[in-house]
Amino acid sequence: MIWLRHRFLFLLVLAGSLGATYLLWQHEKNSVAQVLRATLDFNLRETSSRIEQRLASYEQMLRGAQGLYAASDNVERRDLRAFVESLQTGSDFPGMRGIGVAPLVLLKDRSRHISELHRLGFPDYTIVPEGRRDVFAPIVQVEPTISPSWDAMGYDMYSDSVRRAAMERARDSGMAAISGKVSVPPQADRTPQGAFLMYMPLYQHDAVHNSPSTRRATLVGWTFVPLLMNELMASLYGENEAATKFRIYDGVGLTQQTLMYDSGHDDGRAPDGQQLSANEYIVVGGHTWTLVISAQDGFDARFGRDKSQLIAITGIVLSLLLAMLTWQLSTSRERAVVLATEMTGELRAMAATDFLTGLSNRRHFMAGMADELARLQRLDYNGSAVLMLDVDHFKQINDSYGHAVGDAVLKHLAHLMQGSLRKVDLIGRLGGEEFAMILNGTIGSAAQTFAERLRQTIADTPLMHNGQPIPVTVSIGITDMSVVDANAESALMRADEALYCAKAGGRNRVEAVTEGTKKLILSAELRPGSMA
Ligand SMILES: Nc1nc2c(ncn2[C@@H]2O[C@H](COP(=O)(O)OP(=O)(O)OP(=O)(O)O)[C@@H](O)[C@H]2O)c(=O)[nH]1
Repeated sequence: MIWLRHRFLFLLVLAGSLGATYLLWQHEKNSVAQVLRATLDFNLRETSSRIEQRLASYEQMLRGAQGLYAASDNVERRDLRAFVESLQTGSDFPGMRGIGVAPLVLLKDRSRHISELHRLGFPDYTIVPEGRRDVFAPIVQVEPTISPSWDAMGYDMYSDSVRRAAMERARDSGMAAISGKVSVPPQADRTPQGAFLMYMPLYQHDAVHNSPSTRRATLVGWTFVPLLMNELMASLYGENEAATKFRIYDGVGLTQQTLMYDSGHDDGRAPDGQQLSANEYIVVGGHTWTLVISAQDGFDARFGRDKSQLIAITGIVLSLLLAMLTWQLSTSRERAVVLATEMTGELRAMAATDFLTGLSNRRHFMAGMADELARLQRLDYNGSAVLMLDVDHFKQINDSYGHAVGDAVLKHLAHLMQGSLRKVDLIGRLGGEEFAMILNGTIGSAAQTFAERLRQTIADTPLMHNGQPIPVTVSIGITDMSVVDANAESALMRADEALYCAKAGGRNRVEAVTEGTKKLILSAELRPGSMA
């Protein structure tokens, strides 16, 4: 039950600290995810803000061109060229393919328009694509002329629905308008990395155009800039490019057809929801783009300070240590009780044992003798014999061989005596070279025979010391202890009297005395003339 309680406490502490570790680990994971999310959002906002600023600068440029045409009703080709040259478009306007002009040409004015261009030095000029339409918006000039292969002269932008939508938006609003994804130049195949145009409407010189209807009535054409998304974005993209993938879609549909720009840094991770990404819609020139940023390999390591693994390992180790410490503390009381019990047992044994021979000491022997007498009195048995045994001339042994050998003799005798007794018998060392025994349930001649055999065994078994035998003899006094004895001491005194007789009788002998008659019974070794 106690150990169950300890185990429960151990498991409780372990589970509690592991639970706390899990919460910390989870919290760290969430914190890192929040930091990564915030970093990604920040990158996205910053990029979209840069795009808006860049497009605003193009819009500003077109406003300048618009102003050029508003200032005069007779702007010549060289005027636009001079204007564009004065802008010094270069690295400041990346992605731009020049500034162009497209007049509004009605069907009835088409021939006159073509003749005019022929007269201005473009003999091959015509409006493409061919076909009968009510309104045309052919490109008549792009400055600076960048490439002869880009033969956009005469291309009717009004014939393309994507361009036309932006042009009409610009016309009606009087503001800059951006087209959807187109090909630049117009004859090129549509490429996955798109291009777009920004239009600014041109109205009649000095005309009022403060409403959609007046704007439509006074429109004379458009000035525009074709823009390549790749080049535009290359100049905008920040330093986090390598760790993120950036895409721009035309409109809100995220398809390959609407993809305008792709940064191309793709680590191959599928957009399976595990990939961290963020979207933002921006409205530029009245047109919506969807910006998508997604984290790539290395983004976590670059921007996250993920200590969750360290927390997990440290937490588990500390949890185990704490649980083990709890176990140690909770079981220490039980272990102390066990230790105390063992020590008490040892002390008890020491208190009852003679340290030299390992036999019972006097006090313990006398207690055993008293118990035996009480048992006799209770059960009314015949009795038990009490023997007292003393080493003969032990002083001489000590004096001859030394005290250590004397001790060895005492141990030797204790061993011989123990070997002769039954388990039910008692033996003890009363002190010095004096021993006592109780032969349980054995009295009279049987006890005397035992004593005589013991005396003989001792006399026949010398202690071997350094290869030499040390002969040892003992004298034994014997008496019967019975219910008539008032106490154990009286029986022991009788045995002592018998021992005295054995000593006085010459030693190495057994003398017996019985209660009542006080008659001494001589041993087999009794010489003629002794007490009878
Ligand atoms: N080595 C050793 N000697 C002990 C011990 N206890 C008592 N003695 C010695 O035992 C001797 C007993 O001597 P005595 O009382 O004269 O008896 P004895 O020499 O045996 O002579 P008798 O008993 O008359 O035969 C003394 O010299 C004690 O010092 C012990 O534990 N070890």
